[in-house]
Amino acid sequence: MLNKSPAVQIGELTVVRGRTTALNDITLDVPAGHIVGLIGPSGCGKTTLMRAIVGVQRITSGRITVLGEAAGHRSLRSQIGYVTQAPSVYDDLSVRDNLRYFRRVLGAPASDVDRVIAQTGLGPQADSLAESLSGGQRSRASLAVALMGSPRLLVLDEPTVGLDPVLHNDLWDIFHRLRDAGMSIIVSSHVMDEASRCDGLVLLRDGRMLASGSPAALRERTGAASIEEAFIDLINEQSTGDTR
Ligand SMILES: Nc1ncnc2c1ncn2[C@@H]1O[C@H](COP(=O)(O)OP(=O)(O)OP(=O)(O)O)[C@@H](O)[C@H]1O
Repeated sequence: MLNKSPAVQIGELTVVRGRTTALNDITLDVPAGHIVGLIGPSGCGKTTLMRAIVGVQRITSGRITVLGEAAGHRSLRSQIGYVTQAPSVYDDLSVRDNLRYFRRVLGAPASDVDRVIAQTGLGPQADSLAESLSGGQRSRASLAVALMGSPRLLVLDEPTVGLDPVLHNDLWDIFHRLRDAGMSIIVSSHVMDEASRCDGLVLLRDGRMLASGSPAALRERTGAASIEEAFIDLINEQSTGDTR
């Protein structure tokens, strides 16, 4: 683990979108084989940071290296699985037919269809139309598409939004299994209780990185009992610093 180079290295990244500085001077490493959570309120820049890592966001300045290549390099296309907040499966196709379609588009092996169905526990729904899936099953179907071709890095934009606690748990079990199999995962959330399930956290606010580190280290640094409290302490720390 110690000799592994980081999955993602970001240096002094700034992204201006319209009149907003969506990301302001972000520097961070995402260790390989970890789940790193991007945590912060709506509009803090989580999606913009994920888009920049995936290589679909024009950046204003700074550097992003993903799996040893500059973000957006064509060799990365097959190595990154990206799940956006928008639905990514066709309602009028079954789960299996969706996966057959995407595996052709992505040039993945035919055996990937069964593999990703098993990895996401979608066996019982494999022949159901996507339109009949529940919210949790739909999230797993989007994840299944992203797992086609065995990517080394998964980028998941708020994958658990709207899911009840049981489905939420199921999805996190899948993320942990994928991580244990060696995958690097970046996952965004504005729900603090997800934070404790991550190996590393990046706390964002108004496009700035407030802090990063393991959940335990962040709690320790602030002396807070929960990540939510630590986040509030860090915001207060920053505000005090700003007015000094
Ligand atoms: N297409 C766009 N044009 C201009 N500004 C944008 C655009 N998309 C996002 N922004 C702005 O960039 C900032 C960061 O947005 P971003 O979508 O990255 O936040 P987020 O943390 O992912 O929010 P959410 O949790 O609501 O998805 C916000 O102030 C937003 O208004």
